[in-house]
Amino acid sequence: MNIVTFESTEELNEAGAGIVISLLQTKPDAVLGLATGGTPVGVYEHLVKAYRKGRLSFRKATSFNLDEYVGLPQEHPESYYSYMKQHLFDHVDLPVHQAHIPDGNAENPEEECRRYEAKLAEAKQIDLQILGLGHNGHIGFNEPDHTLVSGTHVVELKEETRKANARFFDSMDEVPTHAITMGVGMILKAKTILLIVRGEDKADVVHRALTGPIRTELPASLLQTHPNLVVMLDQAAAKHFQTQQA
Ligand SMILES: O=P(O)(O)OC[C@H]1O[C@](O)(CO)[C@@H](O)[C@@H]1O
Repeated sequence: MNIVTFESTEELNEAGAGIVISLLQTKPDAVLGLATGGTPVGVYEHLVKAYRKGRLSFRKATSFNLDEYVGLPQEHPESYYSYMKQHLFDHVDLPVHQAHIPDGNAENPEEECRRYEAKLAEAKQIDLQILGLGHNGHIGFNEPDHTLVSGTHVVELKEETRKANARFFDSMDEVPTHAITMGVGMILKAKTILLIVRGEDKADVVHRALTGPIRTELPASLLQTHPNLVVMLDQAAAKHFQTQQA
């Protein structure tokens, strides 16, 4: 595990984007695992800037998003479909049919999970999985539980996750109760995982996840088993670590 701390969010975002840029420069047809939420927004901003400068192309790449809310219309500004268009897809040359997001409005969500899983199986392995971290230790929407699911599945969101994400909605009632998420199996199968964590409010959970016991009640702790995990923290999130400074 390689943990790096950054003095500023700007440097962290630039370094995060740098990993994607290097990958696409050396492997233009790479498979990217993409995350949403507040954490990776700045990384996507840097990627768009780099794309505009001609430093990278997504033309041959494929992407898979980690998750999507169930029942939130695609055109809702807080759907992860809208998020990805707003922050990345509308600004780069990734062909639409090469960008995959679970369909949270599928008539049969269970069937949609199987369809998504089949698409992931076709791609075989994600080259670089970008991950944020939930306050309760979730990765994707794999919530703390007695057991975790390996494949893509429908999950009931924990109250604390809905509360945390309510900041993006007008009211708590609008926050969906369920989501479709990639399972921990595919996440852990990625060649490289880039975990990005910012803010003092996540200092404790990221420290427990990466140094404490591996428990399904703290899904991010499973990342300790990954052979190629890069962790990027800002100083606030790194509070409990003694880390290598970027
Ligand atoms: O980056 P945020 O907004 O704190 O969210 C944490 C994580 O929870 C999710 O919203 C759920 O997948 C992720 O997108 C994100 O990585």
